Amino acid sequence: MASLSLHRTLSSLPLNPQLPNPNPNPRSRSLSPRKTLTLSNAKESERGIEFETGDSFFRRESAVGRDLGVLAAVIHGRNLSRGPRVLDAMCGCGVRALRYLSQAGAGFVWANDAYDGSRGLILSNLAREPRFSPDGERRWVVTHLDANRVLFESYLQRKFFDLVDVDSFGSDSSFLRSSMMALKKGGLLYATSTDGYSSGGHRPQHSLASYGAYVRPMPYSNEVGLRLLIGGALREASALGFHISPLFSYYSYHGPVFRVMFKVDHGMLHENLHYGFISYCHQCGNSQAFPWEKLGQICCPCNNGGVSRSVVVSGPLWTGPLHNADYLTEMLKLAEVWGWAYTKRNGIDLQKLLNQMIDESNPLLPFGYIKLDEVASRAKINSPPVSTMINALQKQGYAATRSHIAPNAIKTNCPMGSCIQIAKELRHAN
Ligand SMILES: C[S@@+](CC[C@H](N)C(=O)[O-])C[C@H]1O[C@@H](n2cnc3c(N)ncnc32)[C@H](O)[C@@H]1O
Repeated sequence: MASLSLHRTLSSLPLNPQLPNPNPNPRSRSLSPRKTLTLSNAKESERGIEFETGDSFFRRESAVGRDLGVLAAVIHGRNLSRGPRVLDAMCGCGVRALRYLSQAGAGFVWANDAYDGSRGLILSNLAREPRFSPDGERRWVVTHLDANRVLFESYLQRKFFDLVDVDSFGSDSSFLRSSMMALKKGGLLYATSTDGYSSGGHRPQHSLASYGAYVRPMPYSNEVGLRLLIGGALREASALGFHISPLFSYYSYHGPVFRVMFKVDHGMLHENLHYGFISYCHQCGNSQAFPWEKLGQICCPCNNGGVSRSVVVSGPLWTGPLHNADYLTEMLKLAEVWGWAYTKRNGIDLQKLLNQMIDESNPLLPFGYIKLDEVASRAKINSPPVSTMINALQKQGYAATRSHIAPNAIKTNCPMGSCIQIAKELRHAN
C-alpha cells in the first residue's frame, strides 16, 4: 500500500526533464549552504574546456576526479551504439556535465542541482555545447530538483542512464540505491563521499548510520573509507538483486574525497562477495580479513592464537579489489593519446596515478597499506625511503608497491615483523 502511494506521488510529479521545476524545495539532509572554494565568478579551464563557477560549490582540486570520470565514460561508451546517456545528479556549476558532453561524447546529459540560484550559470556553461543534435534531439537539460527525485523519476519513466554521477557533500549513502535504480543494466555509477568521519574510526555510530558498518581506528583509514563506500554500495545493490564491481577507487586528500566508479550489473552474487571484516592488531601491526562466519574466532598470530585485546575489528565492508586493472589500462592508454597523461594537475600526475592504481590491483596484495613511519617506529630506526623498501621487499619475493592513498606507505603481502627486519637490514646496508 505504502509503495503504491509512493508510486502515485512520484507519478504526479512533472516527469519531463525538459520542463524543470522552477522553484523546487529539496529537503535533503545533504543539502548544504552555498559554499564556494574559488573566487566569485572565477573563470576556470579544465583540459581545454572553459567555464565559470559563479557562486556554485566548486573545488578546483577535484579536476583529477573529473578527468577519471570522463576517461571511464569514454571507455564505457565504446560498447554503446550511441554516446552515453549521463545524469549529473549534483552538477554544481555544470562542469562535469559540460565535460561529459564535449569530451566523453555523451549523447544526452541531464544536469541537476538542487540549488536553483545556479540556473543561469549552468545554462551559460552548457551553452558552449549545442542544445540539440543534428537530428533534433535534445542533448542536455538542466533541472533544480532533489537528486533522489530525479533518480526515482527516471526509474519510473524507464528512462535509464549509462552513467550516473553523484558528487554529494558528506556521505552519498542516501543516493546509492536510487542511483542504481536509474541505471541501465551494466551501467556505471560514479559515487563520491566526503565523509571522512566514518573512515577515521573515532565515530563508529556515524559509520554505522552512513554505511551500516562499525569502524575502529586503523593506520590505513583512508583506504577503509573507500571500502566502506564500496561495501555500502554492495549492500544497496544486493537489496535490488544487483551486484557491483569497482572499476577504480580514488582517494584524494583535498576534502578528503572518496570516489568510486562502479559497474552495476543485474543479478545477485552469492559467492565471492568480498564483504566481511578486517582486523588490525596494535601489538604486532598485522591485519587480517575474515568473513562473518569467523567473527567468533578472531585472534592474532602474535598472541599465539589467543584473543588479543590489541585487535580492533571494522566492518562489514568491502574486502575485495579496489580496481579493475584492465579498465584502468584502457583509461591510461586514452589519457596518453589525449596528452593528459603527463600533465600535472594540483600536483598530481595522471599517468603516475593510473599506473599506481594498476600496480595496486596486483591480486597478491592484501587490503590496507603499511606506513613506513609505523615500520620505523616499531624498528626504532629512521624511516627508509619508499622506493628502497619496495625494491628490498621485491628482492625477497614479496609483492610490494606504492599506495596512491598515502605517499609514505607501501602495499605489500609481507608481514609487519619481516618488514621491520628488512628495514633494519637496509639501515645496516647503507
Ligand atoms: C560537491 S558539489 C558538486 C560539485 C560539482 N559536481 C563539480 O564537480 O564541481 C555538491 C552539489 O550538490 C548540490 N546538492 C546538495 N544536495 C543535493 C540534493 N539532495 N539534490 C541535488 N543537489 C544537491 C549542492 O547544491 C552542490 O552544488
